[in-house]
Amino acid sequence: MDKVFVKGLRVDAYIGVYDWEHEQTQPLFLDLTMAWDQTAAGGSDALSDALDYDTLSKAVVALIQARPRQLIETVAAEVAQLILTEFNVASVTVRVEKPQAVAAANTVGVEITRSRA
Ligand SMILES: Nc1nc2c(c(=O)[nH]1)N=C([C@H](O)[C@@H](O)CO)CN2
Repeated sequence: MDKVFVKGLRVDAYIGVYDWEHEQTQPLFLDLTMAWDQTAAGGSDALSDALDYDTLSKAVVALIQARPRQLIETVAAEVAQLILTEFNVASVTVRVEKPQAVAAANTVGVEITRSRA
């Protein structure tokens, strides 16, 4: 299956379980990979046939910044659900990295793959 992807999408968010994390934003970095048949867009050269990664990225940022969350698992699950339902995508992989979470690590994170029922 063809894919559309967004890599390293930065979202400054209130995210975490500890009190200090509720008082300041931290950066999250998202990689999004969507199954999307490119046949129509590749033939028509029309954005209306493509999965618009710009609109999708803005919707993901707005969702994450709409309210604080404790776990990056929740972010991943809600982002996957948004992409499946609002963008007519059959399958999506969402990776969420929280690089400031563990001082001794370059980054930590979660990755999930979800498909429309
Ligand atoms: N699996 C997870 N473990 C932890 C999370 C998380 O979101 N998922 N969050 C924290 C804290 O918020 C941490 O990031 C603060 O440094 C701890 N473990």
